[in-house]
Amino acid sequence: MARKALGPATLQVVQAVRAMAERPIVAAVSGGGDSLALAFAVAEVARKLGLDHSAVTVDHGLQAGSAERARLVQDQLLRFGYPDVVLRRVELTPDAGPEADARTARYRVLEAEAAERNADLFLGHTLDDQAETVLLGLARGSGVRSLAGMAPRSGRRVRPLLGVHRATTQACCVELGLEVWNDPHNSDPRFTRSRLRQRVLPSLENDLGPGVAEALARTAELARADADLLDRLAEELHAAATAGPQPPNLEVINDEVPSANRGSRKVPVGPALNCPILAAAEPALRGRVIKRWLLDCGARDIALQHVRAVESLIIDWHGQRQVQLPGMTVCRRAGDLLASAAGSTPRR
Ligand SMILES: Nc1ncnc2c1ncn2[C@@H]1O[C@H](COP(=O)(O)OP(=O)(O)OP(=O)(O)O)[C@@H](O)[C@H]1O
Repeated sequence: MARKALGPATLQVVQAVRAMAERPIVAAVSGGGDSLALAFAVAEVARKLGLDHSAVTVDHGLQAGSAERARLVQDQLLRFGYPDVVLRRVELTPDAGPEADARTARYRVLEAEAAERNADLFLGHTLDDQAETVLLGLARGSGVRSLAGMAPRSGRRVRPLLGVHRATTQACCVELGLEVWNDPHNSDPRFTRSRLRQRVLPSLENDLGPGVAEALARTAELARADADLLDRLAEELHAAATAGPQPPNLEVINDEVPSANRGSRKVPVGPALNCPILAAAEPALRGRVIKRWLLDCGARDIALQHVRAVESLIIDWHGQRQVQLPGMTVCRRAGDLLASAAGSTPRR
């Protein structure tokens, strides 16, 4: 690509990438405007800093012409001066739920490429993606961690554009004359995120005034710091609450099977929790410890009501029976200890 002065939007993207470029970089490029702008900036910055860099495009073969599109992306990347552009075809079985499975398969391939090169994996999520993620978390009602959105850096994954608007990456592509692919999923109203993008956020901006996306992205930043602190404190509380002596095996009764088939038996217990220590702790930390403990004990699909039910054995115990949880896990109080066990197999 001929060297010429960069436009203002391109400069902004380059600066954002520069701020997070520390070691070899693998850019994940779908061919959409965000990741093409990212890819250009990565090439610019890596050249200046002398960092190894490469790009990976994953073709899921989900849409007609996807292979041709992937090659078009590859051509543009080679013009940016990438020494190495990897095209990966990741076939999905036709009956696999397309989006979620494509995403899991994609991250596996992208992470593996980055690991092989001992590189950071740069992703093109923007400030608007972050705002959408926070709103989705809020609507799910699952607490401060889900309001924390995506981290700018987590493991190998680096998201340098979380402070950059999508409008800027789009303007960057226009400045550079790039051929952008518009993913039809992004405007398909069957997907929640697309409805949020097309209708909810614009309507919020319209009704509440401009700056809602920035405010949501700021919420993510603040919530992440809070969530990190709470997780750290909960980790310490968990260590203290599981440090004591462990109880003998626990007699559990499986409430999930009809009483005629129901039996009870002694089964191995997970680490027990010390109730007085947890009762004296802050509720925010206690809830986190209980949730983590339940997951460690094999429970699945834990909701707030399950955490509350277990919590009542700690702070409001008056001899209740055990609590039964999803994943056949059972919790029971024995003196000062709260023990849990995988649910018993019913006797026939
Ligand atoms: N097919 C692909 N090949 C390579 N990279 C991709 C591909 N699709 C997405 N990416 C990378 O992931 C970033 C986010 O894209 P998108 O929001 O569509 O994906 P996602 O995987 O659903 O991410 P998330 O759910 O974390 O928001 C893109 O900017 C790009 O860096």
